[in-house]
Amino acid sequence: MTEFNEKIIDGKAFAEGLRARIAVQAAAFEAKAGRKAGLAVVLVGEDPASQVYVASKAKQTVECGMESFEHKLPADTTQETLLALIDRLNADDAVDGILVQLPLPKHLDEQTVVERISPDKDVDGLTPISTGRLALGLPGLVPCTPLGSLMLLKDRLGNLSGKDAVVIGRSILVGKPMVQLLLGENCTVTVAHSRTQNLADVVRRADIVVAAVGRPEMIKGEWIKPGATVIDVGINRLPPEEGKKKGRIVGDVDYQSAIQVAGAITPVPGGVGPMTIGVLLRNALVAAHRNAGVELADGILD
Ligand SMILES: NC(=O)C1=CN([C@@H]2O[C@H](COP(=O)(O)OP(=O)(O)OC[C@H]3O[C@@H](n4cnc5c(N)ncnc54)[C@H](OP(=O)(O)O)[C@@H]3O)[C@@H](O)[C@H]2O)C=CC1
Ligand SMILES: Nc1nc(=O)c2c([nH]1)NC[C@@H]1CN(c3ccc(C(=O)N[C@@H](CCC(=O)O)C(=O)O)cc3)C=[N+]21
Repeated sequence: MTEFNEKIIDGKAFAEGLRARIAVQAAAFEAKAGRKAGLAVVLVGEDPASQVYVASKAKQTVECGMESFEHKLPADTTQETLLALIDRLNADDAVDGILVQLPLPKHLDEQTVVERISPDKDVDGLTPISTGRLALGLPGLVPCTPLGSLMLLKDRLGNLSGKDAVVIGRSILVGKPMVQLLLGENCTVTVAHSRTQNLADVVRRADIVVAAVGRPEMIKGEWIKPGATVIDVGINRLPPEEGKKKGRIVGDVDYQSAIQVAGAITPVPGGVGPMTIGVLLRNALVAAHRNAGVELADGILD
């Protein structure tokens, strides 16, 4: 058991609350639309971490009163077969959201596959239409991990206007959309990446640090400005210790040193990860309302 510490941002608890609100709206949707909202998840290959992630998504989808469609395809699936599946899901009225688990096996072209998803069903917010709308500041489906991270930040800090934020990582899935969301909240945003020089100095300026690097415990406590809020997106599995089958999961931030200086920090596990799934269900339900022409009160799932 982790000890209670007011510095810890409990993403798991926040996500439970979000899912409870989703369940209420999902039931209301079913009553109005005469069908459940539906989420399809496509997994190509047997990456064990992804399999766990897909299984917990399916379970939580059903618990929230939505329908889950799982499509597990072998690692040697051709591009043609995968695109044909996406076409079928695009045309299926029972499916409101489509998530293709990334990364795909090397022989598949990720960009082409993602672009094939109907923007109306793009619950991951990865199509050019969704990314374009986000960049333009227009409403649309926003990638789950950055939106979940923003929800935690606003819950903890309130208004983010004028704060110095540093995002470490510039991926399409996490870093770039996170930058857009923080800009939308009027933060002063710095983006760091693998070519950034003096990363420690860049991080030290920030009131808000979002780490999405994929390097276990890389961001050290002594890099962090005292009192800063730290969002650790990283999910890294360490090699197993002696006699253990599986290694521990750690973030991109060195939690033990960072919690000494930070004002608030998300743990791994139990921080951003559960929020990603919560927002995925939220996005699926938002898409369902739009696809079925059923109204959803503004802000009710934020
Ligand atoms: N909690 C959750 O729900 C989720 C967690 N994740 C986790 O978040 C992490 C990041 O994921 P993702 O964005 O997809 O990863 P990517 O590998 O796509 O991107 C990593 C980014 O980090 C940058 N980077 C790599 N090394 C360094 C370094 N030494 N110093 C500074 N920047 C560096 C890269 O820079 P460059 O662009 O120059 O290569 C790149 O922009 C992973 O641990 C992943 O497992 C991901 C999705 C959801
Ligand atoms: N198209 C696409 N969209 C994604 O959003 C996406 C993806 N592909 N590929 C892989 C990454 C990774 N990811 C996670 C989501 C939740 C947890 C999660 O719930 N983690 C829990 C449990 C961790 C554990 O102990 O296994 C936690 O952090 O507490 C983890 C990882 C989404 N991703």
